[in-house]
Amino acid sequence: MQICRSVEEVRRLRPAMKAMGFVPTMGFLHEGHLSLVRQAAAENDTVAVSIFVNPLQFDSAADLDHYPRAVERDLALLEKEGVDLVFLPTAELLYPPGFATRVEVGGVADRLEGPARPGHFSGVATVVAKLFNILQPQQAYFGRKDAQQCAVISRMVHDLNLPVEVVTAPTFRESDGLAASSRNARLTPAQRRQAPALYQALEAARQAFSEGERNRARLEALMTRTLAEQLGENAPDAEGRRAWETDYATIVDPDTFVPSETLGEEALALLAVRLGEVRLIDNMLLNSASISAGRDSSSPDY
Ligand SMILES: Nc1ncnc2c1ncn2[C@@H]1O[C@H](COP(=O)(O)OP(=O)(O)OP(=O)(O)O)[C@@H](O)[C@H]1O
Ligand SMILES: CC(C)(CO)[C@@H](O)C(=O)[O-]
Ligand code: BAL
Repeated sequence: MQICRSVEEVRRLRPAMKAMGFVPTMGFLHEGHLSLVRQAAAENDTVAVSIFVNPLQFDSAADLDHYPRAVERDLALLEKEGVDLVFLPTAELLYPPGFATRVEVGGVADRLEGPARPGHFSGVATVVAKLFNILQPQQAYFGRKDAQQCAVISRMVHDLNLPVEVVTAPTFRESDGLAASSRNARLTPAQRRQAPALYQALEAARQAFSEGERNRARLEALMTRTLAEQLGENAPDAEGRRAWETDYATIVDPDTFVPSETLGEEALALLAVRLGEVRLIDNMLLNSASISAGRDSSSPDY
């Protein structure tokens, strides 16, 4: 496994590597990331992974500071997966003094996570465009846990004619339904026990949708109610902070991320919930064929 810390090293090695599947990550790898790596390996001659906690996409200094990191452990996991190349840039390498360019995606990036995390999608699009240019993969893999990110990257690739195919992969879930996420490591044991509430709320919406419910307000209310039931008591603490807050619990059109007035045969349920200082997101595709089964990556999630 080649570990590259400079653009020059990648440029030197890349010509000898055949069709490449690329998995961009922020590290602290879990089974969700590894499922993307395995899919990339199955579908390409070579696999590259980047590990970079991208400061440009964090709107909160505390979130950036507390983002979990474990590079040596990550490298051992990737070695075991047979990854060919790992790109490990620093912020100084990708954003040297004088760096002044941003990729701004409109439309889908202006909704939900866009206003909730100002500058986030611009930071994601900018770093992903740079990583694509450096690694020049044929295919790039993104997890549908970050459904809106998948849509933003696909928009950018299409709009800028970038020569890469975006592949989206199902959400890997823990056995209790919680979507694997690096930020889960920051949950207290009590919050970790509560966290499957997101999955249960999505599952409630999927069940109702599969039974014919097409009223958006009722589906959203069902998710909100399920969250409250599962997360329980929400009295403010001495500092006035609540134990949990729902940022959004909504149903949108899966292509545009606009809340659909009338729901057809397919819709996307999305949640963002704060448990203490940790903000979790999750989503589930609702369609008329959806059945209430499966918590693993084989379930028909978005
Ligand atoms: N549970 C999961 N299943 C499938 N893909 C995932 C999962 N979690 C993350 N990914 C994907 O892995 C890639 C890298 O994500 P990232 O390094 O931000 O991890 P993360 O677990 O999403 O961390 P966090 O959400 O805490 O930032 C993204 O494409 C992301 O969608
Ligand atoms: C795609 C990505 C690696 C860009 O920093 C990040 O947003 C992530 O890990 O999902
Ligand atoms: N997994 C999405 C990257 C982020 O939350 O910043």
